[in-house]
Amino acid sequence: MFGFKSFADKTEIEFTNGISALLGPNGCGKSNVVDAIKWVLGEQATRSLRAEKMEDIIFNGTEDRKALNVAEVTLTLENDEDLVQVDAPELSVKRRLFRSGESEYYLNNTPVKLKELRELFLDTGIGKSAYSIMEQGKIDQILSTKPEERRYIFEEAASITKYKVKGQEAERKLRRTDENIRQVESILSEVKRSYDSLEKQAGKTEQYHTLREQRFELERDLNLLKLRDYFEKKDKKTRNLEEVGKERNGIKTTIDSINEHLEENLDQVNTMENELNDSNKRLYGLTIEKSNLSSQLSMIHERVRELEDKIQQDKAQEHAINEKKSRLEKERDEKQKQIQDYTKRLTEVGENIDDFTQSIKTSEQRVSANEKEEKRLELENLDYDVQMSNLQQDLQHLTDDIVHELDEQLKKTSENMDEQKEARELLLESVQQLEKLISRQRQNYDDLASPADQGEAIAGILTRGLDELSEIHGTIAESFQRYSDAAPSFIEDFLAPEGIITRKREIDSRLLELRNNIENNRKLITGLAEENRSLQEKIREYRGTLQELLVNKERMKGQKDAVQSESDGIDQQINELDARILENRQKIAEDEGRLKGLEGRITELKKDKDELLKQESSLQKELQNLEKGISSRNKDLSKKEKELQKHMDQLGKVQARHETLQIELTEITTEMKNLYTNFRERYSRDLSEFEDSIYEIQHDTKTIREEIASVKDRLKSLGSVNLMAIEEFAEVKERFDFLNGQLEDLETAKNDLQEVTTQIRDESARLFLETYEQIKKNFHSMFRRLFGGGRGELKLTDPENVLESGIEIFAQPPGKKLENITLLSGGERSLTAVAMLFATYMVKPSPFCLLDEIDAALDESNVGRFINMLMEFANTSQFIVITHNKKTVAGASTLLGITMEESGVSKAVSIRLGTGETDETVRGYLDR
Ligand SMILES: Nc1ncnc2c1ncn2[C@@H]1O[C@H](COP(=O)(O)OP(=O)(O)OP(=O)(O)O)[C@@H](O)[C@H]1O
Repeated sequence: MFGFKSFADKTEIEFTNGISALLGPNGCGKSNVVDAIKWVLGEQATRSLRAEKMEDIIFNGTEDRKALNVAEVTLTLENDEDLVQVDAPELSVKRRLFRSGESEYYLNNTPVKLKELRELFLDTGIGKSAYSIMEQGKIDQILSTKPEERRYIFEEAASITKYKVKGQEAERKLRRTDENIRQVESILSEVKRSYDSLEKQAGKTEQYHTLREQRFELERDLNLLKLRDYFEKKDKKTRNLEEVGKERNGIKTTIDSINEHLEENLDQVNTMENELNDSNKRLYGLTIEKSNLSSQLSMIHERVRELEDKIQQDKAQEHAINEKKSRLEKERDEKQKQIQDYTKRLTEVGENIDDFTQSIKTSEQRVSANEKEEKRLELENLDYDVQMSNLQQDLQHLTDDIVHELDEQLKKTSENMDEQKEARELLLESVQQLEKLISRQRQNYDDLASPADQGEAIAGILTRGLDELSEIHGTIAESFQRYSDAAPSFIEDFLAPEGIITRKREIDSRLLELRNNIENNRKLITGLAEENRSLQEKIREYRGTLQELLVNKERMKGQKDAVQSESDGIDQQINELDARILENRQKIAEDEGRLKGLEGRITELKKDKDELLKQESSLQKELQNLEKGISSRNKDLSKKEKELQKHMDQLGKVQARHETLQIELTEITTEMKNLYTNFRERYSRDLSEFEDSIYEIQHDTKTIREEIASVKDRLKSLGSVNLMAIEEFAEVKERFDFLNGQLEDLETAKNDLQEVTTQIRDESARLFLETYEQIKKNFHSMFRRLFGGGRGELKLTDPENVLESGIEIFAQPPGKKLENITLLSGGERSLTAVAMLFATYMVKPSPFCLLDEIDAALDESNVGRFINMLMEFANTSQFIVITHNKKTVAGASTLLGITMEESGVSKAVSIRLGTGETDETVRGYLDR
């Protein structure tokens, strides 16, 4: 197994002979082994495999393992006793299923179909529905309330499953054959209808074809008779034509000889006539040339006259022109004088204009200079205004400052008065002290007798006096400082050159100066404006005069130009007259040249004319000679022509006869051709095919026509004919014959099948009865052995109809009434089923048998009996028992443990019983 249900890994289990017990805890995968065997043998019912859909049998993973995509089970069986009819010692059946749904079966590694596999195991006791696999569910099936459902065990044991399958197949075939026969019969009856109708139509069509053939032959003969007629006519005409041809050739020969003679003479006459023609042409040419010369001469004379007239006219014209020219020259001189006058006047006016223009320009320059000066003065005044307003502002500030300073100084001065007073008093006091000191010092000095004797005392007095003096001096200096500090000095400050009052005075004088400036400027501006006004007035006047002068000048210019253009016009006319005089003179010279040329030409032409006159007289002589020769030859020719005409008339008649005959022959040929063509078109055959029999036709045209009419009547009386009827009938007939053949084959097959079915049924019934009787006997004894007494009975529900009859089981455990199995206990039911199983085994043991927990419901003593029985059969069959019962396990020769060491994944462990050690292992295992 690989990937089958919980057997994720590849697992191989070898079942030894005798009884093998499959052990293991709940859910470890024991029943999966049974499922695997059922599955590999072709089980299709997912319910029976305990799955919802077939895919569920593939290992679908655990917490630690991924699901697999394929499940595979191989069952290997010995084939020693020719279990199945395969020439091999071993039989290996393999089934594989992919998650995608693909399924494969192999027999000894060769792909096989499921049907082949099933057929192989029929009647071997192995198979999905046989008795080799006994599960709890199967027991229920054996003991089911429906007696018909148990039949399969008996049939398998009686080896009639195969027959049954064959019988079923034969019956299926029979039903199919019946169905086919019915279908063929219905088609046949339909085909028969068209068969009959087409058969009739085909007869009529054949008759139609015969008549058409007859008509064709008659019409063909009619055509052949016509053809014969044409052939005869054609021969006759051909002969006539030959004769007329000969006659025509004779006449033609005579005509040819006359023609030859005529041609010779005619050639001579022609040559002479040609010569005559040439001479005539030349003469004619000379006449034309002569007349040309005459007309040329008269034309030249005419031209000479014309030229002489023209020269005369031109000369007269020149004289007139010269007169007109001298008139014009006079007129032009007058105009020139006028022009000079105008030029002089124009120069004077121009000078006036220049003077005025200059005056206007000078005045304008002066006006603009004045305006500029006005502007400058105004700007200067503006600047003065600005300066004034700034100074007035400064003056305002200064006045404010003076008032403020004065306030301050006055305030300070009042404070200093006390200080001053104090300082003056101190000063007075010091002065008084000084006065005192001076008087004391004077006293001291007066008091001294001799200053030389009292030097030291004087020095002392002097020193002391000096000290007092310096002390008083310090006091006076200090007092004076205090006094002078307290004295008001701001007036001086105000009046100092950099003082505030000085500055005010400066501003005032500056303001006055500015005002004067502005006033002066204003006066100047007024003067300038006044001057400009008088200048403008003058300019206006100048301009008026200038305008007039300009107009005058223009008018004068116009007049001068007019006179000039008149004078130019006269010049132009004089020039033109000069040109005309020149042109006239040229013309006269040219005409005179031409006149000379023409006179030369007249001399030449007169010479040519004389030459022509000479040629003309010699040609006229030549012509007279030729005309004489021609008239003598022409007389001979007309005689011969008359002779020729006679023969030509004869030839015409013979030729006409010849042509008529040819036309007649062509007509006959055309008609024959038409006859062939019409025949081909009408009958699609060639009339020439039948020409060989043209002289074998016995009947005349009239008889043939009558026969054709009668055939036509008969064709008409046939009415409408299905032309395809013969082919259609052949087709239908083929189909009809084929279907008839098939029907016969089907009926033979049906008979054969019926016979086979009867044989199978008979044979099956015989075999079934035989086996049934044996199993019935065995069941009774097995029942007694398993139950330790009692009675077990089997009964056919319909003994008359053995092959459909159900089988009823009656069981009477020891000491109980014979009763229907539905009333038995679970254990009793298991035992009864086991009895049935063994009863069957006695008749036909299957090579192996799987028993899945069928001992579950049995008590200790019954398990014992069950085991004993199993051991008995273990010689003939291999038993694999799934059980939880220790007694059953003890009866087995091999123990097969299924574990789930890895959760969710089953694993097989095999333990063969025999040595004590192994027993220990088993015991340990069982204890676990
Ligand atoms: N497709 C599958 N993939 C993996 N595990 C599966 C699959 N199908 C069934 N199983 C597992 O197989 C186990 C059932 O095994 P089985 O019925 O053979 O047990 P058992 O040994 O006969 O148990 P018990 O003694 O109870 O009858 C369940 O645990 C189930 O999950």
